[in-house]
Amino acid sequence: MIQISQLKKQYKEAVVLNVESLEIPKGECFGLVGNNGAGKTTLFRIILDLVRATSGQVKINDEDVSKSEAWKAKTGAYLDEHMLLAYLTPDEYFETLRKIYGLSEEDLKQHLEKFTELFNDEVLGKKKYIRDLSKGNLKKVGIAAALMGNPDVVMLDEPFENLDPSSQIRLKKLIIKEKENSKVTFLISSHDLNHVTEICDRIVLLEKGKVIRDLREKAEMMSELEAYFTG
Ligand SMILES: Nc1ncnc2c1ncn2[C@@H]1O[C@H](COP(=O)(O)OP(=O)(O)OP(=O)(O)O)[C@@H](O)[C@H]1O
Repeated sequence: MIQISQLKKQYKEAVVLNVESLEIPKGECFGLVGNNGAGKTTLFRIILDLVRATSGQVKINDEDVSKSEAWKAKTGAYLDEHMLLAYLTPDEYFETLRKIYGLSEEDLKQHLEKFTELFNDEVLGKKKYIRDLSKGNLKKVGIAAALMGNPDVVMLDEPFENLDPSSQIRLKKLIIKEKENSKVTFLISSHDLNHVTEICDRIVLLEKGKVIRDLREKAEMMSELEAYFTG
């Protein structure tokens, strides 16, 4: 599904990402962890062709993301609030996306119903602009938008950050359900080791731009990560 090879990103002398090879198969829930500045967001931004790599390539479904457009229709992402249209209400924003994705009103209704618990009656029908939402509610809008249009791949940068504990639990349930029902390939970066190990099938640990662990065994994930982060 996603193939990363010889990927390097350099700002002047500083190499901030250096990933030799990484394969993310279809349907995998791929977790990305690492300390501040490890390169998680840079990797996500390169995968989405928001930042150009210094060298190397990323392929989604065998297409180089920097050379083709087809992957975009099947890729959803929420990295930060710059991806939203702040001058719209959430309802207007979802309606705009509905038209872009060519979904019916019923499709949109069904999609948003999945988020009823997570939205907790604070997002839809409030006539409040996105720019005025709390950080947690902004994140909920972004995540719901990223999952619209039946994407094959969904990338979420720190999805649990700014969510209250109930919302974190609801989001976990939602991701697990979506993964099971739709076979979405999730790429999730997080500083929350508990959440990310609970929902992900695999955790990659970045340090100074390099992959230093690639953990696939649920039993060893938490202990390996705890040892690394406390050490
Ligand atoms: N435009 C830029 N110019 C120079 N350096 C940059 C630029 N963008 C990112 N960097 C550097 O690249 C490195 C990786 O940053 P990145 O944001 O990818 O890390 P991160 O793992 O997402 O960190 P965090 O956990 O703090 O969000 C950092 O040292 C950062 O300062």
